[in-house]
Amino acid sequence: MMQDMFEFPAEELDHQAYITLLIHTRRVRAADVALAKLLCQGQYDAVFYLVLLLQRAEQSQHTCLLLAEIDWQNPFSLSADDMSAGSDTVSEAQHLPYTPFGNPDMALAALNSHPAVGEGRPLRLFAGRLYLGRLADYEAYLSDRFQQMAEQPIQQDAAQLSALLDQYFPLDNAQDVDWQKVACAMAASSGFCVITGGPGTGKTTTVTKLLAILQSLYTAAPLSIKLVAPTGKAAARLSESIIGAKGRLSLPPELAALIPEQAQTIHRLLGVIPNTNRFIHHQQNPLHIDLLIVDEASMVDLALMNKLVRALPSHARLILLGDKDQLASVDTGSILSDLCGHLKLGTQPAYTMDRAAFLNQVCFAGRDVLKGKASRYALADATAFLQQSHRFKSDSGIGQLAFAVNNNDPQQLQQVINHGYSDLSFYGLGVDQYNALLERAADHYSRYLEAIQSHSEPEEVHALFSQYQLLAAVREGPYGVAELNKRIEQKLAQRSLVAPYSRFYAGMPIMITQNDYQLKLFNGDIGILLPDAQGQLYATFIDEQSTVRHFYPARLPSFELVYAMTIHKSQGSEFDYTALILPPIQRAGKGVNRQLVYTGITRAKQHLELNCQPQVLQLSMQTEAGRQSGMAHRLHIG
Ligand SMILES: Nc1ncnc2c1ncn2[C@@H]1O[C@H](COP(=O)(O)OP(=O)(O)OP(=O)(O)O)[C@@H](O)[C@H]1O
Repeated sequence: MMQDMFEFPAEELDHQAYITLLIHTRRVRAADVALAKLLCQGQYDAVFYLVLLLQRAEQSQHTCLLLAEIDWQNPFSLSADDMSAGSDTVSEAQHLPYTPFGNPDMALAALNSHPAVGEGRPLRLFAGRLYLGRLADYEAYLSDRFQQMAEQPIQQDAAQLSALLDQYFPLDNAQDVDWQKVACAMAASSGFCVITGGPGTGKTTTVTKLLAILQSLYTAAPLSIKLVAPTGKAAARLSESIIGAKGRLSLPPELAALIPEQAQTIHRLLGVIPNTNRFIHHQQNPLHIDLLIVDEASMVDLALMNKLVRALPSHARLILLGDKDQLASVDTGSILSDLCGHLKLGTQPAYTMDRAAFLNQVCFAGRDVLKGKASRYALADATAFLQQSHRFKSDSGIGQLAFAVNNNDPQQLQQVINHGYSDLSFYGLGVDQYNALLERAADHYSRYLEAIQSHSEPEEVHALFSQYQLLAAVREGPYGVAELNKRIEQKLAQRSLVAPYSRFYAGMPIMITQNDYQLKLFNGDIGILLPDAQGQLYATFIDEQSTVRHFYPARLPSFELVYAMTIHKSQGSEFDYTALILPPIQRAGKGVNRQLVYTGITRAKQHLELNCQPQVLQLSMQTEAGRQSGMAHRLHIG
């Protein structure tokens, strides 16, 4: 009876014609239509169109379709041009924009009574959100498991913990609250913890101190600890940072030996089964570990996080590290920003009364430093937010620029631009400036190419290459990676540094774009083609254990040139000198947003060169790349 309300009288809409229009205007794919038809048993009802919208949302990496966010007047965002393109097929009489279903309440009622929707069925409904079943399961599992882990009782001697915290974080009366100490106390006393913070806020330093404290607490039976990151580059960086932080702590050798230094990729930890998308470790064959630390957690998609967490034994603890403001994962989900999205710069997470009392006891000798409050967020007591950057001092333009962009503060942005910081350079996008950018790129790249010509070792060549990177916000057009790559290659050829006249050439830098589990080469891995003594070319890669690996070029999975790379692909990497190019205003679509530009800026360690129109920087800062999910709702953020 209810459902009848949502069927369209035949004279109102020619469904076939409408669907053809949606396919023709690339709003949906034929495969989306096939699935929607299957789930709705050939009925063109409201649910049919909602399934099309759901698949559109999933293709934009949303975990679900939030019914309240649908533009009910024009759900597929058809423009007048789109409609005229389809005027042969869609009758003029049909009003524009056409809405095939009424409003959120009607849609909800239709979904509630639909046979494809519900537990154990292909579609799920949760808190006004429509999901594909698989993604709803991942999200529900993770939110439950995070909560369970956070609530897991940890047996600990508070006095001993407090003494160790004071040893690693001596009380400094000049400082208000040492949030690194709080983060460490929290992670030491919890089965689950998220430590978020911008670049250089001390996430790795804090975790290294945490590991020293934990291993001191459990000397009788030291914890089995693993460090992972989503990409080889990020894992290599984590290893480097942990080694650096350990060195600065001057730990006794027996304690230092209990703190792992080598991080690995999540795929390596789980053990890829060649030619499948399955792993050796899973719920039935869990990992043998007590504590897992995941760095760059913002890059981990929902499916991979689900596989990782399922492979943890029931007693294991989990710590997620990352910058909540960076770009979300390439695939579906936005776990870190879902868990930390409520945290605002300049404020701190609100801990519950009991938790605040405990933290005051172990960190501040019982002084009433942290104020507790009633919280509806299940992970309130498991979240730490580090905000003070120790890498970027107050005279660093990179840090100031990152802060202004992240805070969407146009005044501060202007001040940064006017100030003239030595670690920042700004250029426009005029023809001469564009050409000068290419020349600068060629100057930088000439260093590693000259090293190849003088037969330097692969390690040195890779190190020189990775000092500089040109990052682009988009792929296509003159400001996109494809064109930039071609033009830089031409410049280098003009300087006789490369001879790009065949498919492979000495010095050619490549980035793998497809996982190859057999060769253990993964999306994002960077290689350089180098000749051996006989002149035979090999693609050389340096893995996260700093081992050089050689491959015959013909065996490589798909790859692309990488003189320029997209900001998306640069996540998890850092470069001494980063050049960033944003397209001009008429080409800066929805893709250029705050998270993207912030991620690009924060890849720079020593110098950032920004090539863009000032108004594009302002526009991107105002545009937020939100992803829809129900994770925060499941965790009851209220
Ligand atoms: N409390 C502190 N006081 C002084 N220096 C610190 C402190 N914490 C960290 N640092 C220094 O700041 C730098 C960055 O620290 P760390 O690598 O731990 O940050 P991070 O948040 O892990 O950085 P990223 O994730 O961006 O690599 C290091 O040189 C470290 O020694």
